[in-house]
Amino acid sequence: MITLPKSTAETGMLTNLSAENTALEIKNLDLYYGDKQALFDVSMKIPKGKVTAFIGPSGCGKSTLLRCINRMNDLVDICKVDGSIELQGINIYDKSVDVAALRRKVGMVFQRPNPFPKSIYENVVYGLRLQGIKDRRKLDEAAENSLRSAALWNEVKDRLHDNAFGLSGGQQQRLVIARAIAIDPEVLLLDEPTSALDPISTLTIEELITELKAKFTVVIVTHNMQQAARVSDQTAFMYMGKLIEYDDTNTLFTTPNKKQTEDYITGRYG
Ligand SMILES: Nc1ncnc2c1ncn2[C@@H]1O[C@H](COP(=O)(O)OP(=O)(O)OP(=O)(O)O)[C@@H](O)[C@H]1O
Repeated sequence: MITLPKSTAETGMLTNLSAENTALEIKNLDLYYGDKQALFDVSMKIPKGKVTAFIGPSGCGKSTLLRCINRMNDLVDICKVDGSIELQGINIYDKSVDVAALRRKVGMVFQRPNPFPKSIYENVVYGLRLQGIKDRRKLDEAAENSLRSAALWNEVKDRLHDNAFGLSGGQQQRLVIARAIAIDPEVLLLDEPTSALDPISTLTIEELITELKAKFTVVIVTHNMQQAARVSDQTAFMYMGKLIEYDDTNTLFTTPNKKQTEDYITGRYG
């Protein structure tokens, strides 16, 4: 368990995080969709083994920033990125970086569960099969471990070979999380992972997120401030493409440094 130095909480931007405790360092990131700038000079350090939440009003750039972390924005032709994001000391935007390898280290789960039209088992071992793993015992072990870590094993262990589409929305989302963690990433990006789910499934996923940080660094985008307060250790508040404030979740929600943050968390806008 990492204990953040007290001074980091006082700066309001967590700048004092040591290299050893930093999973990702975003430096002076600007992003443009064509002529329109969507991120402005974002710099932040994301701690290892913690849950970091991005919050802010619709269109402020939360998902855009999240998608930069595994270069999903590369898929948008008009998108251009300046600045850097370091993962394990390497700038993921460096020309030499293999994007497929990066995405194995930085897994992503989207708003709507997107299982493949395959069995539950084949969904979970999909990434391992892509890596060429054929040993049945290894695949079985990985499937069980990942489904256990995603809090789904008990519900599906007797129907692993049924089609994944037969699962409920909440179960499908946990299956997608199992698929993402089966290949043992460093970082797990969650883009509004519960916004399509009912309250009970949401609670199950929130409990799961809290457990996942024992093994992974988790970054979550959420519209829901209560959810950020419940699941995250650090929260970043964004507004109009800028990182306004980034601090321990408790501090940000109880004694924010900036008026804009205070106005947002007290519901004055957004
Ligand atoms: N593919 C794209 N092409 C052009 N503009 C885009 C694209 N994706 C996002 N944008 C614009 O970038 C800005 C930030 O969008 P983004 O989706 O990152 O915000 P957000 O904070 O995640 O919003 P929401 O909470 O509504 O999902 C918005 O003005 C949006 O219209």
